[in-house]
Amino acid sequence: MTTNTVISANDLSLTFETNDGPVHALKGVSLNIEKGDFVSFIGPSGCGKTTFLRCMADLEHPTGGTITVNGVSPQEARRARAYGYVFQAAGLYPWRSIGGNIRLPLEIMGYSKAEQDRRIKDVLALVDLAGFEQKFPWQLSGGMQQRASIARALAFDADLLLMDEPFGALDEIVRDHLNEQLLQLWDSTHKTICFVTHSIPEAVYLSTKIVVMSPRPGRITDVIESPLPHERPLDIRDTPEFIEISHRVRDGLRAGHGDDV
Ligand SMILES: Nc1ncnc2c1ncn2[C@@H]1O[C@H](COP(=O)(O)OP(=O)(O)OP(=O)(O)O)[C@@H](O)[C@H]1O
Repeated sequence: MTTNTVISANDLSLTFETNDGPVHALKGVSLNIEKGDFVSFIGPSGCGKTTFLRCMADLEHPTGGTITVNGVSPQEARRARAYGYVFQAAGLYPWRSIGGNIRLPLEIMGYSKAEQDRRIKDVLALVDLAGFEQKFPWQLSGGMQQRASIARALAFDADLLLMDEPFGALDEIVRDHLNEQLLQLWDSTHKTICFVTHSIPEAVYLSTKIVVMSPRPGRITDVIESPLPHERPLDIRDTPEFIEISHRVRDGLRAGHGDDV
């Protein structure tokens, strides 16, 4: 662990006690994430991707091992508003405008009206939604709504962005576009991003580090440091390097899946 380490998980485990017996959502997970990393978590349903993200966010409490966020406990990090969280569904309040949705957490946190206005303007520009402040969620496409929810997560300017399958429900063209925009945003803001996905091309396109997970119990089976350059046009996906990393991810997923594939 260095001064640049944002997430440090050490032998992390989380077992849910259910009526059907214990569910080992995470077992023996160790991982360091450094400042400015773009880390994707990929693995079959139930391998603990969301649970791991929720541990970082202090929304779940590990039953074994340790995890720190910016060198402190997840609880302290949450209180210091160390992260923004983007969920699979945009989750915007339909009765509030886009600006009103972004404003809500800022109001709760006690920012002045002028500061709220400034931040709303800034984050809408960052996600390419300048001018949409007065619109209501239903007036926006699915991709635009998801961008608005990213803007909301960016509004308090946390260095860490936790994204749980944010583009999973969108069609491929929209998703490609949002992937490009997200990379630009990451490049211009230097944030650390943890990103859950089921898509191999999405993971390989976006990440500096790809974490492959497997279920029963949820554990890490491979961590791939991407050799791809920082600058990534969409057609990088046709290059031999890209295809080679994709194969390695696929092999990792197969290995973790046993005979299920
Ligand atoms: N609150 C809970 N109580 C009991 N079991 C839970 C709870 N939350 C998650 N689980 C179980 O823990 C395991 C890991 O779930 P998790 O949602 O982290 O997986 P995931 O990899 O994110 O799955 P998906 O890709 O489907 O979102 C699953 O078996 C799930 O059913």
